[in-house]
Amino acid sequence: MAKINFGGTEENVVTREEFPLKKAQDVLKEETIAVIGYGVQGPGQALNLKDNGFNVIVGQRENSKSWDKAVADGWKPGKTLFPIEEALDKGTIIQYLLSDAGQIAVWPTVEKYLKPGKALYFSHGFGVTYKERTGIIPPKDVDVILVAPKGSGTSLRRMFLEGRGLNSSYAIFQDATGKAFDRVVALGIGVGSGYLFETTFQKEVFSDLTGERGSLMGAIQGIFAAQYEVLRSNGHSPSEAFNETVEELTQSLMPLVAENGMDWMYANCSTTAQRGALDWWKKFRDASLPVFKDLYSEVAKGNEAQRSIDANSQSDYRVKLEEELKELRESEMWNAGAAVRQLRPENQKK
Ligand SMILES: NC(=O)C1=CN([C@@H]2O[C@H](COP(=O)(O)OP(=O)(O)OC[C@H]3O[C@@H](n4cnc5c(N)ncnc54)[C@H](O)[C@@H]3O)[C@@H](O)[C@H]2O)C=CC1
Ligand SMILES: CC(=O)[C@](C)(O)C(=O)O
Ligand SMILES: [Mg+2]
Ligand SMILES: [Mg+2]
Repeated sequence: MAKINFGGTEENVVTREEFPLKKAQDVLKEETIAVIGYGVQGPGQALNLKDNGFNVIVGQRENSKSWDKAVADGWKPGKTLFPIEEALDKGTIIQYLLSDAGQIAVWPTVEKYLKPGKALYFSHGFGVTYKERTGIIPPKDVDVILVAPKGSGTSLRRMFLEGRGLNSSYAIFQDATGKAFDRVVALGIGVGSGYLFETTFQKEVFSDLTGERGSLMGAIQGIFAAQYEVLRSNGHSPSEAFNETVEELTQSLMPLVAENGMDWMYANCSTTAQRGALDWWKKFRDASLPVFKDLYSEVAKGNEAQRSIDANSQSDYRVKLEEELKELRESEMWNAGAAVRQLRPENQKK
């Protein structure tokens, strides 16, 4: 394990150099990895593991869209694709990748198949951390481990196919066999992680719920919407408002941030822009800080987890989510966005 200095703090990380794929294959050569659930993370992790040469099977509800998707992706019913119970029975490592609410419903079934020495793997600290709300309390004689890719399962797969890797965190909640570390790191490398950084189940879920509600998804849409509204109410066209709020950010400026940091992006903009951005970012920080504090506290109290359990345990949760996504899609800003995307030269040539 390497100690890497992240801005002054030393942290444990595992890279592909020190834990090569060959070693991961060796650690897991006797194991059957059962990926339970084939939604977003399921396909990304299962396909990457398979292409990396591991012994993987998929467990999914029959007669479901996800079952059909698994078949379309090349999983063979009765050979590498099974109903959930059968896969749970065959797996020595259970990768529990149902939705977080789905994990609560299916837990009594999973529990039955957690024979001593097996490993129970999560990609989120949710179920175990909020155990009073989820009822997910693993038996003492199994390893309980986590690899949480820091991004969508869709990106995990795409980046793997491009020869890149999405970073993941890893954690050990319970080491019953003495092999938990090797197992978790081997799985992390196997699913296609770029590098792995150490965390705990609780830290993972608190930071993840904050991030997705905050700057990764919730806050970013909030800031976009506010700026777009101000531009529109001052007479700017949708085209101008969208370009100046979203398109320029995703197409021109964020790739520069990804490449070499914020100061690099700033340095590649005009000195006029630099002066203004350097003055204004602190005002935005100060304005949003109380909201972020409130958000973290709601997460830590478990209120955010409860809200998501309550909403996503309803039988029509998908329909309801889709209705709200549709509202977003059909807002003027994102309708303008669709037109802007269409006009990108790469989308013009047929
Ligand atoms: N979506 C993502 O890219 C990421 C997800 N995660 C975590 O990975 C885990 C899996 O998440 P997703 O792939 O987003 O899940 P998802 O929402 O796509 O659902 C996965 C599967 O669960 C099944 N399912 C849901 N409720 C069920 C029930 N009651 N009985 C049986 N099957 C049921 C669905 O059919 C689906 O195939 C979660 O813990 C999530 O927090 C972590 C990082 C990113
Ligand atoms: C993609 C990811 O890591 C998220 C946003 O935390 C999630 O999908 O839960
Ligand atoms: Mg998340
Ligand atoms: Mg996440």
